[in-house]
Amino acid sequence: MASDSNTTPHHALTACRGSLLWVAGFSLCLNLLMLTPALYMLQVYDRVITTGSEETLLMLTLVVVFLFMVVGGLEWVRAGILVRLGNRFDAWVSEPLHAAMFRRGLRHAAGQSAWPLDDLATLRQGLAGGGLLAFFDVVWVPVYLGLLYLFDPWFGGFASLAGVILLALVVASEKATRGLLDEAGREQSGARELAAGNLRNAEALDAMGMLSSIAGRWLTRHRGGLWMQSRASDRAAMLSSLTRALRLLLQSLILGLGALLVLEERITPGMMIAGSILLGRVLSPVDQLVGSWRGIVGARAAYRRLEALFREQPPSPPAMSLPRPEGRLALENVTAGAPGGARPIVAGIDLRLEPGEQVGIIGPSASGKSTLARLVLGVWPAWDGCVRLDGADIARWDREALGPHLGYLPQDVELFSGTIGENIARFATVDSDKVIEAARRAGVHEMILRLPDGYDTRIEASGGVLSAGQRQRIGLARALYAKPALVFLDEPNSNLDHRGEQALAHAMGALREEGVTLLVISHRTGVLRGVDRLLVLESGRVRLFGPRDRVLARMAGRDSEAGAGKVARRRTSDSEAP
Ligand SMILES: Nc1ncnc2c1ncn2[C@@H]1O[C@H](COP(=O)(O)OP(=O)(O)OP(=O)(O)O)[C@@H](O)[C@H]1O
Repeated sequence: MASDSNTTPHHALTACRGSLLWVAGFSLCLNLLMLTPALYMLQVYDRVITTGSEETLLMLTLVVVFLFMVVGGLEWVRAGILVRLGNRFDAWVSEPLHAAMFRRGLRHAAGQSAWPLDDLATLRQGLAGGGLLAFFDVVWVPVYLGLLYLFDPWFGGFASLAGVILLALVVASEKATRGLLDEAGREQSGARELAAGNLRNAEALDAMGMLSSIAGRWLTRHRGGLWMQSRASDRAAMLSSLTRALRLLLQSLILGLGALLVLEERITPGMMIAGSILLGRVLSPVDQLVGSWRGIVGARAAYRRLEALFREQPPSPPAMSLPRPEGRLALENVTAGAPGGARPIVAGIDLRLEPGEQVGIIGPSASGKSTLARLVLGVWPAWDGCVRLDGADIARWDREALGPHLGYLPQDVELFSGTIGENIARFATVDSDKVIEAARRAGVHEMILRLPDGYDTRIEASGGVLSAGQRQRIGLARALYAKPALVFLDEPNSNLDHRGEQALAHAMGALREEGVTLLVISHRTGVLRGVDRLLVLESGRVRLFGPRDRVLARMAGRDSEAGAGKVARRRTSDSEAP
């Protein structure tokens, strides 16, 4: 069972058609066997009672007992196939779905939610549940109807009418609940995301006494979703009770109709009883459909959402496999913004870095420094121009193959659930030597050894046992793991103490010796002491770029000019003052 990145739910269903055919086959046998009670009644009333033969009754009863044992066995096997069908479907879809979710998260700031996994669970349950069986059973309704018509056209007509009425109720149920259920689903998943965000920021909320007001926002959405869900459930329950009562009534009425036909000598008493049983078989799939309608509608909506997700986030075309880069970086007149965004964040960026060069990036807040990092690392695509690593367009590299050659320390360091060793090794197979080497280069080895379980200390996604500075230093070790060719550090010293800063300066020195290209964003000048060149960004454009000292001198000159300008303006205004 191999899923590839192109496997959509539709493809997975097609791949599972073998199992679906088996379920259809079992359903065929079961539906044929379900004629047993009707045939038994027919024989008992019309043969046993009229002849008084006890042996016939015994034989018929033994046959019926055997057939019902077969029914039990077939139902059991069919249920097992359905469970495996759900699992098979999941196995096909889960991996490409996880990748599509990821692509969505990268491309849309608002797309970082795990609803597709909920949808996958809904769909899997829909496949393994009774809703699917109802569809297989519905196919057999015409056979039962045909038999009823053979008994007597009045019988067949009555059963057809009953089927149509119940079907109309199913349609009404669908219409009455679909909109509400969709809306309820959206509200509830919104409420879940809100709660997850609140939990992530629990300390800040508690510290600033924001818990009750933020809980109020969550409650409004949660209750809104619940209210819509309840309204949909009320309507569905009303229609489903009506359907059940109607079905029982119709089964009694057909006995009355049968009695009338017996009195008119159009059918035998056996046919009268068998007819009632057959009507039950006609109506039961409809009843089943009503019962599982919510699940069916939910599964269908989940299927459509997942198909849309795969359509919106197609896998990237297979990329070139290139040799290990040396770290030559070129940004050729690059303009870019957030994926899906309307306005560019950086524009006309043009710079070239040789392997081993170190560049410091400075600029006011929101000038586009972190955006530049995302571009250089190929996380966000360039809207215009091109980002090249060793001459190759970074967008064309295979992400999995390129990753080990890049080191990235984001501004908000996220560590993942697992051990410190696993985090440094980027969750690939842990190579202890490489992990320790990366930790040493980041100057964090001693600090890790002092932790309760050293490299095996478990951390949770939020960081758990670690302080912000420790997280940042372990993040640096992760960025340096396995000697990448290009490293981008986004404010690597924002949480560091003096020793941490020293370790960082040491790591930068080691990177220079190894010929690793380094870009480092920082608001603090200490870390920029060792860089070769400085790039000053302002409003998404390069204001200054050149050797560090010259840029610093130009900036100092500008500042003093600006300062002198201010003084001159003040003097002028002073002199203009009355
Ligand atoms: N995911 C995003 N979606 C839309 N806009 C974004 C996104 N990330 C950043 N921006 C916008 O891009 C602009 C530049 O942000 P960026 O994070 O690149 O700035 P920065 O120079 O790194 O700022 P800081 O020094 O405060 O970290 C900001 O106006 C920000 O609102």
